[in-house]
Amino acid sequence: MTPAARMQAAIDILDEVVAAARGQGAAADVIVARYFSTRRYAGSKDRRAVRDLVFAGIRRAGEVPASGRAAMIGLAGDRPELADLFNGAPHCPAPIATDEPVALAAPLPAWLTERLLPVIGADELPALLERAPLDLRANRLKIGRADLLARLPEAVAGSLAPDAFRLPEGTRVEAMPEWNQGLFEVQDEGSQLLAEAVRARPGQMVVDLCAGAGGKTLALAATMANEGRLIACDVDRMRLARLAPRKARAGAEMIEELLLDAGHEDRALGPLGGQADAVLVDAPCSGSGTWRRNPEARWRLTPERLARLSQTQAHVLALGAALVRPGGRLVFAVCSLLPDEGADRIAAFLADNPGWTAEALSLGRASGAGSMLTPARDGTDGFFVASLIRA
Ligand SMILES: C[S@@+](CC[C@H](N)C(=O)[O-])C[C@H]1O[C@@H](n2cnc3c(N)ncnc32)[C@H](O)[C@@H]1O
Repeated sequence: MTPAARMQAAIDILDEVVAAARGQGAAADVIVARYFSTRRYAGSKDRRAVRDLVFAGIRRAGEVPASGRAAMIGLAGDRPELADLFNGAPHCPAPIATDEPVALAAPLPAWLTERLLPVIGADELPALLERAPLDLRANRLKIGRADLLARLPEAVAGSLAPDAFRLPEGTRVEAMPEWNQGLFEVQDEGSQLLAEAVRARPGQMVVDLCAGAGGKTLALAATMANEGRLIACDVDRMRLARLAPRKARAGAEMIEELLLDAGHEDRALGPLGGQADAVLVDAPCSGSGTWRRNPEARWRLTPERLARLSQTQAHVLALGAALVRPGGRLVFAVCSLLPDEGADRIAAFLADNPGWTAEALSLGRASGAGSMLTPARDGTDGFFVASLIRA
């Protein structure tokens, strides 16, 4: 493909990404993969170049652009060499007219900037969209970090979480024998810190209420040395089913899966009421802390969707609280920096539940009764986490 044909491909893909963002359709990654699955003539260099253009266009436009072309014309304004590609040749973009719509450059949609600025500085916004590093967690159940790093010359130890390390971007992790042997997991260092915040110990009874495919459950099993009871719950059968092969690979046999019936979670959770030493509620959220992985997600979020998520968060927080024994710990986490989903949620919980107190956490910086990690300051995805102790 010529550079101009790659630009046209990026415009076509972005048109689909924009339509998907408006209609809650597929993620940009999926759209890119689908586009190339029917265009076998495109080589790996073409695919990489087109993908880079698509994601540069997505990252640059804070608001949903009028079209893929408007996004790319905006990008060409910043990078003049791209403007020459609008040359009108066959299968290439038409020359740019003076009165065409141009996407404005901004990190985020205005309404989200307004909600975030009370909690993070404007200087931190661009990092929300920068490419995420490849962070991993040594699986203590099988190997210590130092021994694993001795086998991986390109790995660099993380500075925040005890088992964290980083590999060069683009490393094909799943082709590595160490991955197949379950010696490590791919996991953001911030996620690792959240699992550490649960302070799960061998022999305890711990519930991971919103376990999904078990990323944090596996980290909890490692801190518990596979001893005690660790129950991974979720209402999503497909996600929870993905935990079984992961736990087998990691050697985390202690994990029990418990599928919940949405709206009737009490049926399965009832017998566990008031018994857990610790409960992790890794609640469904906007994912605003992970926009660096899927930057078009910021175009999809609406105030209405955020309000619905806040309700779900209140619901799962109440479910989790009911499981904690007196003196036990409830850790609430979201991969979001929006106060609606973090500090405000916990303030509301503490106001409604006088028998609970927030415990200080030694990570990130304070945010209301909890703590916050950000890509700019901590090099992690963005997270809010609070640790609550039941009287
Ligand atoms: C942020 S994700 C969890 C990610 C997971 N903990 C990890 O580390 O990979 C939130 C999960 O909450 C689940 N969820 C939503 N409503 C729930 C409910 N009422 N009870 C339990 N889980 C729920 C979703 O299905 C989703 O898997």
